[in-house]
Amino acid sequence: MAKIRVLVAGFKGRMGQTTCHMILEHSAEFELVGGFDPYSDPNQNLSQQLNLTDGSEIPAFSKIEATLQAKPDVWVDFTTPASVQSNTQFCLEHQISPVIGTTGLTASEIDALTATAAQQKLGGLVVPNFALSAVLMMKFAQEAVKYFPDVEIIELHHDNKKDAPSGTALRTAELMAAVRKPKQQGASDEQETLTGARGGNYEGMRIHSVRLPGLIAHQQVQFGGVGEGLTIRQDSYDRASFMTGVALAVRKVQGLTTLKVGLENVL
Ligand SMILES: NC(=O)C1=CN([C@@H]2O[C@H](COP(=O)(O)OP(=O)(O)OC[C@H]3O[C@@H](n4cnc5c(N)ncnc54)[C@H](OP(=O)(O)O)[C@@H]3O)[C@@H](O)[C@H]2O)C=CC1
Ligand SMILES: O=C(O)C1=N[C@H](C(=O)O)C[C@H](O)C1
Repeated sequence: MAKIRVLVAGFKGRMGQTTCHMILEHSAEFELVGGFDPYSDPNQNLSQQLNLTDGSEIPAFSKIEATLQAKPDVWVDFTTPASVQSNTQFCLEHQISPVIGTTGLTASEIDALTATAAQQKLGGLVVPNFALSAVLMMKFAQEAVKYFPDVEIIELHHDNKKDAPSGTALRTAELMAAVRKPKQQGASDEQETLTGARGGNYEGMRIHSVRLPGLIAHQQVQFGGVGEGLTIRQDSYDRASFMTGVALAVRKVQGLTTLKVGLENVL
């Protein structure tokens, strides 16, 4: 069977580098055909920039149109919230199946990309979190909120993370809001004496973002009832935790016929 030709956007970043190594480790089924990063060193190919010592000369592209030379089947995106929408649009317009890990796509951007995917008759995946434990945490939280509508999300990440709250926290809130009895939490006359103390407000549920060195990616969904509580906790201790999910998405995305949100669509 032909190998799946994979291009990694954001290849110099934390997730991009981890993904490139994972693709290379799966050489029986995947081929790393290039990397994209507008700020990559124009004098060095991807193999040099990732310090690969296998003698390979995989190209690095700094202009998005140039990536077409690599003829990728699948585009894995770990870039920035500012670039993810246009990168995904580019993939769809050029029949490259997108696997989007980058956070920051708004609901209306996802709707527009879904329409483009339909026009192009191409599927794709937008995955807020590739860790299986995170997928389960979101599923369990959606179940629990039917019985415990009082809930707060505490997400904890490394201190280089650019966006807050995390994409995972927003997706968890969105999934819970779809089944939760509408409710504003806390006392009706509560007042913040320090701005932001009560966190962000997503349809009445509060989201708190912690940023500390030493952390990778963690989330606690904490429910309260009368005289009882339930906490669902998920931890990624290493970026390796995301790679089984990324590999699965790369393997399955070309079989999708529409743009889907969530790894659960290919599990
Ligand atoms: N879905 C999931 O399971 C996960 C998602 N993420 C998400 O992935 C994204 C990346 O995270 P992380 O790797 O930690 O971040 P990094 O900052 O380490 O990496 C992002 C990379 O993208 C590069 N870049 C900037 N602009 C562009 C562009 N226009 N096109 C292509 N590349 C660009 C950056 O280059 P430069 O530094 O030169 O600006 C950088 O090398 C974030 O949105 C994060 O939330 C992270 C972990 C798991
Ligand atoms: O930036 C990160 O690190 C992560 N980003 C994603 C998010 O915002 O949810 C996924 C995971 O939490 C790691």
